[in-house]
Amino acid sequence: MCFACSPRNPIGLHLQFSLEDGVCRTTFTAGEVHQGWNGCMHGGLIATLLDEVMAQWLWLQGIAGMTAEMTTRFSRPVPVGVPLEVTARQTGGRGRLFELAAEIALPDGQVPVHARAKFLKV
Ligand SMILES: CCCCCCCCCCCCCC(=O)SCCNC(=O)CCNC(=O)[C@H](O)C(C)(C)COP(=O)(O)OP(=O)(O)OC[C@H]1O[C@@H](n2cnc3c(N)ncnc32)[C@H](O)[C@@H]1OP(=O)(O)O
Repeated sequence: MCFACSPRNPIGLHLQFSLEDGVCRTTFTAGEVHQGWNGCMHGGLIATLLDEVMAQWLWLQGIAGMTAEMTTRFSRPVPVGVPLEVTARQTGGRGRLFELAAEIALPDGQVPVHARAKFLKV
């Protein structure tokens, strides 16, 4: 029962994903229960959104991949209570290794956080 995407996980994020033109996409609005400190989303949960959208870029194409490496750049705090657009795309790879990038965009287009990761097909 995936914490990020299972509709049955009672404490999960219940994310839903689409894949179009090589971009995987989801939206999420953090609430008070997702805060790290007042008004700002917890960094671990931000990383969860980014990790999952990249994993789903693979999964929606029938590829089961696990995160082997991930770096996250937290440039600005992510506010709670606003709809976030989370996207991922492929940047490279060879064989079982997939290199992906993901970002979170605010409604005004600012990108407070982005990530790069390597996934291995399992
Ligand atoms: C069983 C479960 C089913 C899962 C379904 C998934 C559904 C989706 C779930 C999504 C959930 C959301 C996502 C999550 O949160 S996934 C949860 C977080 N991630 C994990 O728990 C992963 C833990 N790690 C592992 O299980 C293994 O290490 C994996 C599976 C990743 C690889 O172990 P495996 O034994 O398979 O491979 P290998 O070690 O022989 O390496 C093979 C080759 O790759 C090269 N290499 C390795 N790492 C790196 C690197 N960082 N940069 C560059 N290269 C790298 C390596 O040098 C070698 O190259 P070569 O020597 O052949 O040239």
